[in-house]
Amino acid sequence: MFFSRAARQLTVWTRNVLSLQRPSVQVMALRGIVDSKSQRGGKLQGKVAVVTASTEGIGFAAARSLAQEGASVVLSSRSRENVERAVAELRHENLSVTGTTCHVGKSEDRERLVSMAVKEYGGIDVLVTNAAVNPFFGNILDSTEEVWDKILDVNVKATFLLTKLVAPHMEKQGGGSVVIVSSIVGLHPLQFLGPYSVSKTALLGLTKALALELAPSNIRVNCVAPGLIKTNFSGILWKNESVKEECLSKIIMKRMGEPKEISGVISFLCSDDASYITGETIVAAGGVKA
Ligand SMILES: NC(=O)c1ccc[n+]([C@@H]2O[C@H](COP(=O)([O-])OP(=O)(O)OC[C@H]3O[C@@H](n4cnc5c(N)ncnc54)[C@H](O)[C@@H]3O)[C@@H](O)[C@H]2O)c1
Repeated sequence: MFFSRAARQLTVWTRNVLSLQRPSVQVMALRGIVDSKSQRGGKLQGKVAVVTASTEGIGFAAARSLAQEGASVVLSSRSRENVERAVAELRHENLSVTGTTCHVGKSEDRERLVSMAVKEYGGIDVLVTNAAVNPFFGNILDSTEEVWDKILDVNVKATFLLTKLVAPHMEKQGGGSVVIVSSIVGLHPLQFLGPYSVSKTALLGLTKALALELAPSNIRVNCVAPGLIKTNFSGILWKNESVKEECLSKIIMKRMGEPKEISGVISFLCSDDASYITGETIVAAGGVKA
């Protein structure tokens, strides 16, 4: 096991040093243009992370945080153009990232994502399942079977199937960490977001069920439940002033969160600082009023 981990780290190191797109960290440090965190080596140095839906919003912030902590990160989203833009932006910050397209509901896409991480970086230590859809806003009794199928397929089933695909790779190298992105509405369903809220509640249960089964393989599974975070996805809740005011009235801190306020929680859960935490959900929602 020691040798396979050492070989993986050597692969990642060699890839970084030989990369023609960016100078090595050592060269950057000599030029004095590497931030102090990179020079120190972060909490995820030598780790390999896969993040779904990571070209914008919380997923992009998570990819950046994990990479800033020293991980090599595989980004993904459904759009090739978005993947290329996000990868270029993070490489410009001298972070170790690559990317591929991945519609999490398609098995061939999930397999491509996992095999890219293994081929490029030699294994997988961290999985962040972040992709989600919400095609419906209205009374739950008006939602159709089609809506439920889509929401459960992408938000819940794909999360499970991707974790199932990644777990053997984590096992092979002695363990890993999975972080599932749920939502505050999984704990407190929001009116007009019924099916989406229920899918996020299912993820709280999935976290516990997976944690139980994967603990013997030294794989921790945790969940983060963000509150109202300023992204395109949540636009329906903050682009209209009166809807925004109504949402803020339920938040103790009286403001929306930023994606990086969630990505910090995600990197913490992935790191050894959280080595005794599994099956838990961390709520990061600015304080929910009773
Ligand atoms: N923004 C918020 O207020 C908030 C609050 C709680 C939870 N969340 C959760 O955070 C996560 C990220 O959302 P965000 O707010 O950063 O918005 P976002 O729009 O950046 O992220 C959602 C992403 O999921 C992607 N996606 C949708 N279907 C997909 C599929 N089949 N395959 C791959 N990608 C797919 C979208 O392209 C989009 O990029 C989601 O799971 C969301 O439910 C967001």
